[in-house]
Amino acid sequence: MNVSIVGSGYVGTTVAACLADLGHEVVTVDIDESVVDAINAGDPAIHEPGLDDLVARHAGDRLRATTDYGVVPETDLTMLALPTPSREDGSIDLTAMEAGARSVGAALASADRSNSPDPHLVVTKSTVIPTTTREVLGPAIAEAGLTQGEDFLVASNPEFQREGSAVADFLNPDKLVFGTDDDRALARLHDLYTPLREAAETEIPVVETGIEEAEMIKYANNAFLASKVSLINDIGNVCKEFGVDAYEVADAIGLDDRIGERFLRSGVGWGGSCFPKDTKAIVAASRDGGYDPRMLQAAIDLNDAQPERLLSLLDRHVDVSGKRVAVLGLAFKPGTDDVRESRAIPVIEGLQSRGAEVVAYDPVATENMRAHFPDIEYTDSASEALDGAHAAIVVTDWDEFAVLDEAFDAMATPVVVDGRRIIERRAGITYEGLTW
Ligand SMILES: NC(=O)c1ccc[n+]([C@@H]2O[C@H](COP(=O)([O-])OP(=O)(O)OC[C@H]3O[C@@H](n4cnc5c(N)ncnc54)[C@H](O)[C@@H]3O)[C@@H](O)[C@H]2O)c1
Ligand SMILES: O=c1ccn([C@@H]2O[C@H](COP(=O)(O)OP(=O)(O)O[C@H]3O[C@H](CO)[C@@H](O)[C@H](O)[C@H]3O)[C@@H](O)[C@H]2O)c(=O)[nH]1
Repeated sequence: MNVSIVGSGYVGTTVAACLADLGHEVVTVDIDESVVDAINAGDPAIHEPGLDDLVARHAGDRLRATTDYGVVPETDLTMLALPTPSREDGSIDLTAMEAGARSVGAALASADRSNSPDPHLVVTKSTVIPTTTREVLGPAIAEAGLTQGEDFLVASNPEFQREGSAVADFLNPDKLVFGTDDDRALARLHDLYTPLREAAETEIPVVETGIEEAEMIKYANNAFLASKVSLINDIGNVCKEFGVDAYEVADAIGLDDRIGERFLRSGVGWGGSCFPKDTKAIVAASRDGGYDPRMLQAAIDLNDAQPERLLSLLDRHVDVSGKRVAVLGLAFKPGTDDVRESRAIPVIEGLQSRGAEVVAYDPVATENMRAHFPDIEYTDSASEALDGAHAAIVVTDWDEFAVLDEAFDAMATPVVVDGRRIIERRAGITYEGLTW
């Protein structure tokens, strides 16, 4: 199939490269010239395991990038993979989605589609509040003089990939969700994913559902996972009060398959481009409709409080005012250079408000964090950050931190406060785990 993907960020680029690898002809459209140039040069601008290889293999052949929406009508299907950030009040900001939808509509309206047997299909890949696709994006596409249902169709096909394993997740999803009430749209979504389903090692369940249900499934998925982590963090904080190791507790309760062993790693909380904004957006939308989702709000509140709880453990051991404190890990999780809503941000802010001199290290996310904190010191290794520090705070569970050992001996005072249970306790280190 010929596929166009509007928005070439973390999702758009991954989906485009994977679909090209599966044999489709894919073109991505982005307003950012540097993103387009990077893809065409075979070197994507984002750090995602396996993505470089796929883009290098297919760029200039089955994978192209452009700033020109004029390519849209030449394709069988367009995916919108545009950002849906939070507004100040937590609600979803649809500015980019509406702009993209309008541009798609204008491109479709100005093309001669007399030879195209079916209406063009526009698929929402981005995470949007239920009713957005049908009631906001459809009308935005139609503004160019088109009729939804006749000149174009809309559908929802939410994405569940995680950063740090996006390629593997896209190629081996635990489900595909096709939200549409139009048989032509449904058939085209099946065509799009047939190569993926044929290549997969196991049978991939396909959920055929309505557009709004598909939109809501995405929020429910993220809300549930974020709340699961907040709940284990709550339990972990209780464990810490009793001197109980929350990881032993989690391992045991995870054996109950009604609970499940995954997403039970307690610590400094969830960050990233999705959980924080999606939980806030669905809470805001629900309140707008008159229902206050109290469990979700509690999950958010607990997550917001966890970095300060980590710092309060540090306060027990060191007054950091005027002292060098190492922050190990800046990415919101290992395997990515993304620092959006990383827990490192409130941790660094908290250290600065205590008057600490922050020295930070991350294997890949330093440049992205510089935009938030241009004035702190960044080092090229964890050992350099630890050298002479009065305390170390671990924020991201990068594997390389697990093998740090002698580096702690170069600290001025070897106080280690671990937000991710990645450092081994040992003699000679004053160690505090957040929930263990
Ligand atoms: N990041 C993830 O792992 C992930 C996973 C699942 C779902 N999602 C959802 O997917 C959507 C996209 O997320 P992302 O992380 O890929 O975003 P991103 O910010 O990484 O990328 C968005 C891209 O869209 C481009 N863009 C903005 N306005 C444009 C316009 N009018 N026309 C063309 N291009 C435009 C930007 O230049 C950027 O390259 C969001 O709704 C997000 O919630 C993200
Ligand atoms: O047991 C756990 C698991 C995760 N986290 C934290 O939770 C955050 C999110 O992690 P993860 O879900 O692995 O990464 P994301 O890339 O944010 O992926 C989530 O958000 C995406 C965007 O919507 C969805 O597509 C994915 O399915 C969903 O897992 C990170 O800060 C993790 O450190 C924990 O603290 N403990």
